[in-house]
This record gives sequence, C-alpha cells and structure tokens, in this order.
Amino acid sequence: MKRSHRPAPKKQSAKQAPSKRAHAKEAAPGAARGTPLERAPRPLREDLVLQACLEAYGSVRHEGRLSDRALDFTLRRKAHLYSNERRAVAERVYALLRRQRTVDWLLARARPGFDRLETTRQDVLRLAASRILHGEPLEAVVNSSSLPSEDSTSLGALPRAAGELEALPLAKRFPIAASLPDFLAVKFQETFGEDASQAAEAMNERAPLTARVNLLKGDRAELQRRLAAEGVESTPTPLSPLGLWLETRVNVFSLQCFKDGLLELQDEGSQLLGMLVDSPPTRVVDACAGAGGKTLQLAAQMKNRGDLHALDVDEVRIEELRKRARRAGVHNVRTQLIPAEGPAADEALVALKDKADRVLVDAPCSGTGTYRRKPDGRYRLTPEDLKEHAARQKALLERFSTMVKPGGRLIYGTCSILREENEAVIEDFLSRHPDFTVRPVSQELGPELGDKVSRGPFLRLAPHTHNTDGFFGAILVRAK
Ligand SMILES: C[S@@+](CC[C@H](N)C(=O)[O-])C[C@H]1O[C@@H](n2cnc3c(N)ncnc32)[C@H](O)[C@@H]1O
Repeated sequence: MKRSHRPAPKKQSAKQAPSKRAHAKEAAPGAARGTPLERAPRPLREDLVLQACLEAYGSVRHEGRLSDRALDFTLRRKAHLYSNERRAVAERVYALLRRQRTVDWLLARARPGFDRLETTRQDVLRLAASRILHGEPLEAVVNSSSLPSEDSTSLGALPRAAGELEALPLAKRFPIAASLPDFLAVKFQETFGEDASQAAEAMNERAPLTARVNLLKGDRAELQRRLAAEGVESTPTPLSPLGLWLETRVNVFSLQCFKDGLLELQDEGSQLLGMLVDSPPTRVVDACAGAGGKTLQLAAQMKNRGDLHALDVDEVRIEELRKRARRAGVHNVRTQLIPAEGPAADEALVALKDKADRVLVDAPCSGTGTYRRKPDGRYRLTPEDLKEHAARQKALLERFSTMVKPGGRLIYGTCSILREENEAVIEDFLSRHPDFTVRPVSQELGPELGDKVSRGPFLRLAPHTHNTDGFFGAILVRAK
C-alpha cells in the first residue's frame, strides 16, 4: 500500500534525484548528535522512541508549535536517546506531519470510532499508520507500537481504506491524498495543472541535504576533498555550480569544514535565487536578509569587496547573520536592524535612496515551496494569511525599490509556489513603475541553465521539476 495513490514520476531533464542517503536528516537540530561518522546502529528502544514521538508530534498538532522547534525541544530533553533513536523520532514525526490528513482519513475508515478515541491513543495510531503508509511491515509496526488489540487489528484494515481513497474522483481524492487543506489543494491545481499530484507528492518527500561552498575559502572540488577527509561523500548539485548534496548521514554542524566556514547549508533553489544578484563589487542591499543565507552567498559573489547592506526587522536573525559572517570570513557586510513599517521604516532607508546597484528583496512569504522541510506549514496557513502576505510583499517591494539607483536592479524572490505572491506582485509593481522592466533570468544565468530553471522571464523552481524547494525569482531593471 506504500504510496498507492502516487502517479508514476514524470521524467524531467533538470531533475536528478540524489541517492536516498542524500536526504537531509529531518532537520531537528537535536536530531543528530555525536560524531560525524555513523556508528553501528543499535536496535531502537521502541517505547522511548514512541514517547518522544508523541511529545513532539503532540506539541505540533495540539499546541501549535513549529515542527523544528518542537523536535528540538523534545530531543534536547531526551539526552538518553541514541543518535539512531533521535533520528527515528525526527523521521517518524516529519513523515506523519507530511501525511497527516491522509492518515486521519484512512484511520477514520479503518478504525471505527477513531474520532472519539482519547487524543494520545489517536496519536499512537496515527504514528503507526504513518509508518505503514511509508512502507514499514505491518507486523513490525504492530509489535513496536504498544497498541490495544482492537487498534492493532484496525491497522490491518488500512489497505482497504486506501482502496476507498483510490476510488474517489480526483477532485475529492487529491486534497486527501496530497494531505493538503482544501484551499491549498485548489491553489496547487491552479499552479501546476495536471502535474498537481506529482508536485504535491514531491513536496511530501524529504529534501536532500544540500551545502553551498563558500567561495571565499575554496572551490567546490576542494570542499568535496575536505568533506571526504571527514568521511562525508558528496555529489555536485546538477543546477547550482555552488552546491553539493551531502551523501553521508551527518551532523553537519560538528564537521571541521563547517566550523572553518567552508560551507553553509542552503537549498539549491535558494542558491539559484542568490545567483540572480550578479553582485558587482559596489553597493548591494539584501533588504530581507534574515539570518543571512543569501547575504553570505552575495558576499562571496562580491569577493568580499564593495558594500553589502544586510537589513532585517528581526534582531535575533541579524545577530545570527553576524555570527555566520564571522565564521565565513565575510568582511563587507553592514547589518542594520530596521522598523517593520510606517514612516520610521521609510526613514531608515533614506541614506540609501537611489544609491544601490542591486537590491534583493527575499520577501517573507507563505513558504508553500518549503513543505519538504516544514511540512506543518500547510496546516497553519489560511486564505487570509495569503492575502496578508501578498499585500506585505507589494508594500516591501515598493519601499525597497526606492534604494535602486538609475540603471540598477531590483531582484525579488520568494519560497512560495503561488502566483499571487510571485508573478502577481511583479505585475502590480510594474503597473505603477514604468521605469522598471523585467530582465529575463536566462540573461543572468546563461541560456543553458536559464532554460532549465525559468518559466517565461522568471525563476520558477519546484521539487517535482528540479528537486529543489519551490522558489520564484524576478529581476527588474530601473531605467538610467
Ligand atoms: C524569506 S526570509 C529571508 C531569508 C534570508 N534572505 C535567507 O536567505 O536566509 C524573509 C525575512 O524578511 C524579514 N522581514 C519581514 N518583514 C520585513 C520588513 N518589513 N522589512 C525587512 N525585512 C522584513 C523577516 O524577518 C525574514 O527574516
């Protein structure tokens, strides 16, 4: 019954699936402790793993915590768990979050009275059903799940329930099989048309563990050698010339390569978005710099020269950016904490008005492109949130565009797959700013790479077509 509702994958030239081992250890910071090299695995102490899964999953589902924080919090308090047990906790919780709606639907049919069971008992069943759905043998799951007999028996009815799901007409089946809220399922269908199922399935896979080489400290081949010396195999990413898929299960933060600033963890799609900023060594503004994922890339592209202004409204992220910049050997960044809105926000940018050669607006968004890493995001998002995101994106583009000098460029990006946060924001901006025009991304990336990663003049990436997170990018040029 494993993924019985999944369509056959479509061949995509730009997609080269990394080996299964290249997947990111489900990204709870506490999920990987110990040495980078894997020790011989011990048998899991299933009761302890289940307990930790219940705690972490329960705090996401019932208390509304973010999945990465919930796992981090749980695993930090469970120092007695071995690394393979920590990994199992992270994997099982993420797997269930990805398939939550499907699992609930199946259990409502396989276990009479499921809805009326006490919450923890429901969650134990959900975790067990999710493991079966992800291919674990029924018997092994039953033996390790501490279930009352009527619950164990009901797991045997899951294939029948899966058959009922298969038999539904597409419009009813898709949101349940893709485990998406109804309104998002409609958005996926609007965005991807007949590829919607494939897009949603790929969004429900684990993401590869991807690093970006820090060109200030060496090239990609050199980084591969350094990683190999630490026992980590890697493969160059097919699209970004800066990326490596790490093939060995590893706690990256414990690697000497990482401590020496030779690499950063960064999705390949995010690297491609960063590459849209051609970064001449003059004045570049990263207007929504966050913790500096792209700022560090831009600094390296600028060869540590010129002025790179990193702005954000979040002090904690800016502080993290400073730390990362020190590790990466970045010297050309000036960080600036700015107010979120109102006249004070406009005031904070006056000194840079009409001065920047490049302004990157990596806007806050719905994150609908990142469900491989943050599967719970879909259950939080509402249609009202989407409207707010779009309104804020338009306002930020408007505000930050004032810093672009004549002849300079404004680069807009999101990790959303939705038109209203992407093309529609650009159209809105251009309708009010005839002095800006679109520069096709293939002109920046070259025709070969540009062809693979663009739709029309824009960067358009998605897991099912590129094996990256979903990203959008646009380059706008201000007339001289
Ligand atoms: C998509 S994240 C940026 C990610 C970052 N560029 C990176 O590559 O790691 C969006 C950022 O926009 C910031 N932000 C939200 N509202 C903002 C505003 N009004 N002005 C500037 N930054 C804002 C958020 O704090 C967040 O760090």
